[in-house]
Amino acid sequence: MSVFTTITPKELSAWLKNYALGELVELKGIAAGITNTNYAVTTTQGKYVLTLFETLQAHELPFYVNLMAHLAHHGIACAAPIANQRDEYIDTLAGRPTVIVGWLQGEPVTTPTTAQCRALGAMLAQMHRAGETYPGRMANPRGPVWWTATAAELYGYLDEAEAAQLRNELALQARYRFSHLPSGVVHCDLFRDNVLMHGEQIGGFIDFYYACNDILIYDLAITLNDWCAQEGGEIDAARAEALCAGYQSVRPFSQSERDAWPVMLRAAALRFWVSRLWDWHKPQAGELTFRKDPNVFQRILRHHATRGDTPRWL
Ligand SMILES: Nc1ncnc2c1ncn2[C@@H]1O[C@H](COP(=O)(O)OP(=O)(O)O)[C@@H](O)[C@H]1O
Ligand SMILES: N[C@@H](CCOP(=O)(O)O)C(=O)O
Repeated sequence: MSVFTTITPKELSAWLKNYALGELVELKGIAAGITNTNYAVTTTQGKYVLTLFETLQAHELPFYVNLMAHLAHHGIACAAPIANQRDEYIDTLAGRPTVIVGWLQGEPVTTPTTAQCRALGAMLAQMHRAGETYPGRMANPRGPVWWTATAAELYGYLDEAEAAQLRNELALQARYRFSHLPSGVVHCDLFRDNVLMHGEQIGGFIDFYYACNDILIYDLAITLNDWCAQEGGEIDAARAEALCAGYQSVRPFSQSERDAWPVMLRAAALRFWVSRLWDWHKPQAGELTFRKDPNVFQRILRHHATRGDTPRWL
């Protein structure tokens, strides 16, 4: 359940006077999500999502919130923040930094179709294009420095085979430098639960709180590993081809990107294998029920490793 901070209709009605959104009609907690408190808010003017941030502080939010506003302004399907009467996107409610965004149509899908993958690829590439004019900068907090340091603390919890695989993947990544590849603003967590699908259309991207500046095709690799993987870690070729074709219909890969692609798919899987191993073996207090299975990414990595260096699905 994801209402950690309770808001009453009376409190919200008073707070909404800071906005030009009409009068409150309905306030409903949203059960999905694991980090923040989310409410569906209906007013006499429309429907919105109210997010009260439970861990991020107000001073940490501008990069993400301004990015969402920038992308929405450029036609990208994503949650668009709404400014208050002081022309600020970030306000305070119940002592929490709070943002209200427009309601997006659609729901996350579990088993995407190829048409949905194609639409997703195209929207992701459009997002990368639109990000070119975004002035904010954010280093990736989950990059190679992080995964190397985190892995070092995990070996004691792993069996021999896992430890050997992890060492091998880290050594592989350490042999490559990707600073020559096109980089820009990336979502970096575009899993199925962070995309609302409205039939075959993208309802919108949500949850931009891992967004940062990094290599563009790394973002596509993260997306592919979640949207196209099957139970055993094999990648569904039809979905992967559709995703990559959609992406390349807007932003074709350069030769350097094609060359880097197989290793990038492994980097993207490694990042989430390490974060899930960490959450599994060293959960924070209160997070026990939200642990996600790290083995999914171990299997995906194994699958990529057996497929060698040929660029696939492009
Ligand atoms: N702009 C939006 N429009 C419609 N539904 C949304 C929107 N933003 C979030 N949601 C709903 O709220 C849920 C939780 O949002 P999410 O950002 O994943 O929360 P958390 O930050 O807690 O992980 C989503 O699964 C989705 O159903
Ligand atoms: N999509 C990731 C989880 C990243 O978000 P977090 O807030 O749960 O750390 C995954 O599925 O591992």
